Amino acid sequence: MTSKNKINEDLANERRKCNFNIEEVTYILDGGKEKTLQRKKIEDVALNGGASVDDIPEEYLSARERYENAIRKSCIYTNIVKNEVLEITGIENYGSPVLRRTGDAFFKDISPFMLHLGMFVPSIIGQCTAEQQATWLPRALDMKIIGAYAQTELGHGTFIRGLETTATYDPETEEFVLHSPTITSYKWWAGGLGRTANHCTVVAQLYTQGKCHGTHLFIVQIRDLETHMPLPGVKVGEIGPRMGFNTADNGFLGFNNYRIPRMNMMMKNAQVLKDGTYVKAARHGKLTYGTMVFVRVTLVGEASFNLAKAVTIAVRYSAVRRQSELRPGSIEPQILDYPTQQHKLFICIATAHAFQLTASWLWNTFTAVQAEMKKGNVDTLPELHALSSCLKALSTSDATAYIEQCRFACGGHGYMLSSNLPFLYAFVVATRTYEGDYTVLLLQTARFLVKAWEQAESGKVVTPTVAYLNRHFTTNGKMIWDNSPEGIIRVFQSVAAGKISLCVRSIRNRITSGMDHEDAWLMTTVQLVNAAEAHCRSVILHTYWNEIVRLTKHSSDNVKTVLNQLVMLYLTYWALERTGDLLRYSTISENDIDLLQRQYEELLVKIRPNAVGLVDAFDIRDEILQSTLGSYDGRVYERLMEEVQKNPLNKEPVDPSFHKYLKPLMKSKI
Ligand SMILES: CCCCCCCC/C=C\CCCCCCCCCCCCC/C=C/C(=O)SCCNC(=O)CCNC(=O)[C@H](O)C(C)(C)COP(=O)(O)OP(=O)(O)OC[C@H]1O[C@@H](n2cnc3c(N)ncnc32)[C@H](O)[C@@H]1OP(=O)(O)O
Ligand SMILES: Cc1cc2nc3c(=O)[nH]c(=O)nc-3n(C[C@H](O)[C@H](O)[C@H](O)COP(=O)(O)OP(=O)(O)OC[C@H]3O[C@@H](n4cnc5c(N)ncnc54)[C@H](O)[C@@H]3O)c2cc1C
Repeated sequence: MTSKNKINEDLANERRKCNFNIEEVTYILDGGKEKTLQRKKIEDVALNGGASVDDIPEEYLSARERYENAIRKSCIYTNIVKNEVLEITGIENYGSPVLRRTGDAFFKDISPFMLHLGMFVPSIIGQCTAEQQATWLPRALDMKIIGAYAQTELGHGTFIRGLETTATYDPETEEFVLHSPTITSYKWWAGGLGRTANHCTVVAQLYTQGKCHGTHLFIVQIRDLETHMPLPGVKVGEIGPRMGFNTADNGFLGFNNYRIPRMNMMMKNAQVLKDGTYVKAARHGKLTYGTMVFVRVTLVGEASFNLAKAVTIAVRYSAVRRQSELRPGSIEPQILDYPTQQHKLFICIATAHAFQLTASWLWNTFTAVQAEMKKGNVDTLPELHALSSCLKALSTSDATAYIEQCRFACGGHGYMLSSNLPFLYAFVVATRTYEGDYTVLLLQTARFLVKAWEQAESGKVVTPTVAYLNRHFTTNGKMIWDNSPEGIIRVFQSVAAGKISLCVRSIRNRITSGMDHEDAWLMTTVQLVNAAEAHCRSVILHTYWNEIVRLTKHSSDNVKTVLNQLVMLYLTYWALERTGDLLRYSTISENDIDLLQRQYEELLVKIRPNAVGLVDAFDIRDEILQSTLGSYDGRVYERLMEEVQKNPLNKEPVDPSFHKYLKPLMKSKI
């Protein structure tokens, strides 16, 4: 519980109805009791001072005030983390998602330090040699230098090979010369770059001994550490107002023959020797893309967390809000009692669980692949790239859609910035684009799937996440429909296999009829995106189900029941969403679909009494939710009224514009 206020009676009733142990579910979602306790300890220390409270809500501030306020709060939070939190938890918790999430109590939008912590520091860890790390990492961790990640340019974001910034090695001075040869080569978008960062990771085309070796990463100082003035040869600034991310000072950056020392090239995967000789670590061509893979992996958890916030707000509000009447003269029902409202919201709870458990599983896969790569084995990297690409794409896309659904579920009040739902939406919708656009990433996964299909076709055993392709070649006809969780998952895997198979057939047919491979691929990309989406859906369904079975083995009966109801809701929801595919690739009948629909509606009824308990189990503190509609105590109307008092427009009874404009207009004659 995070509020000392009297609890709204409807919410209190909901909590009395809840029949499972909420803490047990929190432990499962956090990854164990120890982790929950650690998280709570961090939150207690970091939020003790109530530093999040702004006298004037940040949405009323001008662009400059907002930025300054965000820097002020970032410094407060950084000091708390440095001096208090890490003292208790140890430096190894520096990059923990708990710290990132606790930070949300300080910002409705985003901290200008986010990219320093989310990409600059990870790029040093992932792309620098041990010697380089010793130079840069302590300073970056201690915030002695503040960095950004400047990869995207005005002209290119997706196509990294098309970036135009050049880094040309000069053996005479043992320096790289950074240059922006065109307008389109200007770096564009990097968070924290515009006003905050004094350093950044720059991705540039490396030239040495007259030859281009493709994109590489460099650490570049862009501002003086004392005066914060841009250094000579550097042009830097803020790109302007955006849909969200308005406190992240996304920036532009150009170089005019700007020199940096040779050792500022991040040299873990390739080196330029003093004489200019290029030496490539011959392991995998795409290791310089590693920071993006890391962030894609973390974004699945981000999608879950932000959706959990949105649905916590929407479910609590729906328990407090009463509207309409079911029968003439009867008491107005809580809107949560409408099955259509449950249909909007319970899938959001289930999806947040699905993504959280998938995120943990993906993180474990990521660390296992990292460990293999340390030993020199890069064989598992393509599968990780395919998985992280499609899971990033789908989780951010679904989270975006469901956060908007949560906002719709809150009616007019959901449109208020003070509900926090518009901020959440604006923040999460960007995740569908950045770190790899949705379509582009699914097409990366599709490349992997087509290759896996060809391997399975030739009788080779393929990796576990596509093992269903081996089954595809040993079974004849449509998959037998079976309403069990395992049965539904098998059918979804058959849908994926069928769609990949169709893609392969289309590509081959097009090639047979005279197209070259590139055009045949291009013409098939609509289907390929669809196939990759189906594959990813099957991975999420499979992982969610497996993890729930594994994690609830020793749970109490009621926890087992409610978590099973949620995972069944998820499976049934997606089966109903995809009836066209199921009819095409399985033996499902119309009668089976009717049964599924009934099963889905019965699940809504079963989950209803535990809905508030389920969102309480996300255990997101009021300070982090920052919502007038979603607080633990349910004082929705009181909070909306309190917010009105903070509105600067209400400071004076008559606005000066009345005398300046309105009155003259009213007095003027037609
Ligand atoms: C003490 C102080 C304390 C402070 C306290 C504060 C507390 C805070 C605490 C903690 C903080 C923690 C922070 C956590 C943060 C979590 C949130 C993070 C938010 C971050 C916000 C990010 C904002 C946005 C950033 C960005 O967007 S950066 C730019 C990203 N850009 C992209 O993603 C570009 C997308 N494009 C591509 O990835 C590629 O160009 C491509 C589309 C993949 C194509 O590349 P190309 O080279 O052309 O390859 P292809 O020819 O298509 O393929 C060739 C081949 O390569 C394979 N491939 C491709 N990519 C990869 C890869 N990455 N890995 C492996 N393999 C790859 C591909 O599959 C092909 O293989 P085959 O030939 O075999 O098929
Ligand atoms: C809020 C925000 C923060 C960001 N922060 C950073 C940052 O810190 N550092 C940084 O370097 N960058 C950052 N970016 C940039 C981001 O990484 C790029 O915007 C993103 O990778 C998409 O690239 P693009 O803008 O070039 O889109 P484009 O590639 O131009 O995409 C436009 C459209 O074309 C389609 N398309 C493009 N290529 C293909 C293809 N091959 N096949 C099919 N369709 C295609 C896309 O699907 C999309 O529909 C940020 C962006 C945003 C919005």
